[in-house]
Amino acid sequence: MGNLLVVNDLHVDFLLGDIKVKAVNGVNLEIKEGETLCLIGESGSGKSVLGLSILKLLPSNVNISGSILFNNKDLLKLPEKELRKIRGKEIAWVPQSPSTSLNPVLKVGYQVAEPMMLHLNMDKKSAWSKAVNLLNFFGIYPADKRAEEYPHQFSGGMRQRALVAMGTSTKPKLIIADEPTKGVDLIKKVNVVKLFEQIKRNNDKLSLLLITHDIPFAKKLADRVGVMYCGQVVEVSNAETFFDEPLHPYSKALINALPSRGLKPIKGSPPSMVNPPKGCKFHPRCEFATEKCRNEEPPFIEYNGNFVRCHLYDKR
Ligand SMILES: Nc1ncnc2c1ncn2[C@@H]1O[C@H](COP(=O)(O)OP(=O)(O)OP(=O)(O)O)[C@@H](O)[C@H]1O
Ligand code: NI
Repeated sequence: MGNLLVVNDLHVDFLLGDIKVKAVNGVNLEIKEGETLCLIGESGSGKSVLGLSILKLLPSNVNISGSILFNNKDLLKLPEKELRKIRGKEIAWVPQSPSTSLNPVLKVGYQVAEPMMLHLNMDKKSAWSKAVNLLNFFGIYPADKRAEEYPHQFSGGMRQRALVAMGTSTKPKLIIADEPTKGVDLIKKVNVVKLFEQIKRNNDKLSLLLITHDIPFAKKLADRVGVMYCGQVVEVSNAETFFDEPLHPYSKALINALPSRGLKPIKGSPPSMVNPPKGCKFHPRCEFATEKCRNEEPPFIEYNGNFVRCHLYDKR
């Protein structure tokens, strides 16, 4: 299948007085139609900022450059009016915190119905009945009664499912979910996995970008895995090979830090995004680092159908 989203040399800098935080620092990423791409990496590596850039939901003190092609249209060049037609319709965002993302004073059914009225020109009655169907599809029973309720009457899991119902109501082509398992216990996590499987079953052409710290969760859902380090995507690999044979030394370290792999901590600390290391950003923590890694930024290259930013794989 073709690419739905192509991110090219994306840079996002936060300007804080004289300081420039290079939160996204030269990202290349492609998401194919119908695929689930999980984006993993340590806290502060730029995952959320990358997700938010795709929707241009960033504060005004940022500099963005590069391109983000969605269906061949550069989202960074579209006027706000055009973007608003895409945001919430073709690209849906399922935010990190279900408790603060629903409006406490509006009925849940209305909030699920609203994007359909706004983007699909549906009248109130048909949007409401579609909303009830969606709540039912995502396991909120009895949906007709529950639609009349307010967010505080829902459990955390139900609120998340309501947000997903809302996000999928306009049949988007891409859903971006940020940390969907954050603060969710192990038992309920199974439900979140089921929820995303269900979303895919509802529409197999839909692409998912799941941002997560949670590697076991990524393993359950990913077709491909992207790894972020210090504002860069350092690897994108097929899920079949990634978890057993990750390519990048940082990916290997992440996998070895899993409890099931002996909890070997990654030595050193995450680099500064204000003054990132020269050369490969991972070189100060990498056991394979050479002189070249200390001086030259590695290119993002294809390796056996996967992609990696590491001199070890550069055979030129
Ligand atoms: N509004 C902001 N103003 C200034 N800096 C910001 C802002 N938002 C994010 N940053 C910085 O951008 C960098 C990347 O943050 P981001 O939230 O994308 O990380 P993340 O990988 O999503 O982390 P986590 O896993 O903890 O959610 C961090 O250094 C963060 O401090
Ligand atoms: Ni984040």
